[in-house]
Amino acid sequence: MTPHLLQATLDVLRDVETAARPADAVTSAFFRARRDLDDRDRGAVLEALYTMLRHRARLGWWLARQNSADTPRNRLLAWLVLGEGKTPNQIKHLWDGLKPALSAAETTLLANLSGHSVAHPDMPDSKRLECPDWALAPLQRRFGEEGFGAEMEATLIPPPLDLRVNPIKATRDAMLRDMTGMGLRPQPTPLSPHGIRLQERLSLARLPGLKTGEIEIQDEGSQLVTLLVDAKPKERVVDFCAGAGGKTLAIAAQMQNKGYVVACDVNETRLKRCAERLRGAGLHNVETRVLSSETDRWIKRHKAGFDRVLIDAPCSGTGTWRRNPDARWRAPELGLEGLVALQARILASAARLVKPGGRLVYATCSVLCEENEDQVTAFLAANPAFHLVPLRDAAPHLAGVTQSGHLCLTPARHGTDGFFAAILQREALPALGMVDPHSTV
Ligand SMILES: C[S@@+](CC[C@H](N)C(=O)[O-])C[C@H]1O[C@@H](n2cnc3c(N)ncnc32)[C@H](O)[C@@H]1O
Repeated sequence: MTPHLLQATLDVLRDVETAARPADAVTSAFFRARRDLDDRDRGAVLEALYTMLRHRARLGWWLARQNSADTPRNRLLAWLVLGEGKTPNQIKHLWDGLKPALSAAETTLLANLSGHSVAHPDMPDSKRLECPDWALAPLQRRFGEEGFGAEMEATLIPPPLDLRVNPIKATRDAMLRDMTGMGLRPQPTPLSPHGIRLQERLSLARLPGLKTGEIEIQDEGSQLVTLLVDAKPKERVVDFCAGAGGKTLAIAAQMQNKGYVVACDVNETRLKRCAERLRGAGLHNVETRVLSSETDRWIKRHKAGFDRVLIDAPCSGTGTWRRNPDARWRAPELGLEGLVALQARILASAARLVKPGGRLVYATCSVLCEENEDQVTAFLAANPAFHLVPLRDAAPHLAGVTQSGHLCLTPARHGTDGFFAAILQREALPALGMVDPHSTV
């Protein structure tokens, strides 16, 4: 890495640290302002940034041991020694010309760290596995002692790039051929029939079909959730927490651009982005609707009006940590308890939209029981008109993938982001004219 790129890495690391936004949003803004960096430079800076984000707790542990402040600058210095194995002299050379120059304290830090690597036997598991305090107990509850280590380690491995082919505009075979023709090594995803997996790191601008709406970036786990909605062409569907439309696009395409989808969210900016993406994907069976809250009056006016309702609930995002390594260090704003309460309110309210015989799919990109199984159990106890449709009945091809009645994906077990989905069906009304022979009425 050249001094110029080292400086850029430090600058972007500082931006990520100070912004209250996800790292991918911060890096996009950073590179828009840094036209001097070409594609290759950007790749190198991103690689270094994300590697350091994946080692944040471990680097912090080393800095605390040296009584050094856990700042982006110290973290970068520590990474160069512990992660890249550079000697203090090599780093001094690399730093030459960068401002401010290395201080005496920094030179001592480099000397003290020299000869060590990132791992250390005294490091507690929570640091070694990069687990934030707020999530430690719920994750151990979810995975048990052994599974916890394996799952946390899986969140530290950079994930492949998963894509979903838009069947309105392309076929998976044609896209696989195009990508192979470009010298890439695309693989069909093992579980989703629309997915393509790329292991290569590449600039997204190089990907055929992304700008033209033939493909979308979407983790295979997310694709499977949309398939569980099982929306048919003439049906009426609500995507209750549609956000920027990742799942709306897949559902609307599954419906072959027919039927009627309402994409709702309380966030207007995200819904605008959803509308733009729908246009780009050639989909016109969707209406977007901004809700004032999960109990917006629109819900009462449309109660029992939909065949399918998807709730892709706001959640802790613990399933996405391998993709967003910075996310684990932002505890849920509402706290886990507050988040669980919000999810319960959304479930109770959105369930009213489901018509008799229709289905509600409750999904999160969390792996925590509190947000998933516990939430569904509480909902079913309070709503006897709904029952769980076991995964083996709804999607027999996925039954071997996950042992429970729900879809429950994790990075270590399935090679996807962590996702949960439960299918809840509302009882159908008794057919007209059906008389109970035992009734005395
Ligand atoms: C997991 S994200 C949705 C991601 C989106 N479905 C996708 O696949 O791209 C959860 C969404 O829930 C929305 N949300 C938060 N609180 C809500 C509420 N009270 N009612 C409806 N949506 C809400 C957030 O704005 C956010 O867009």
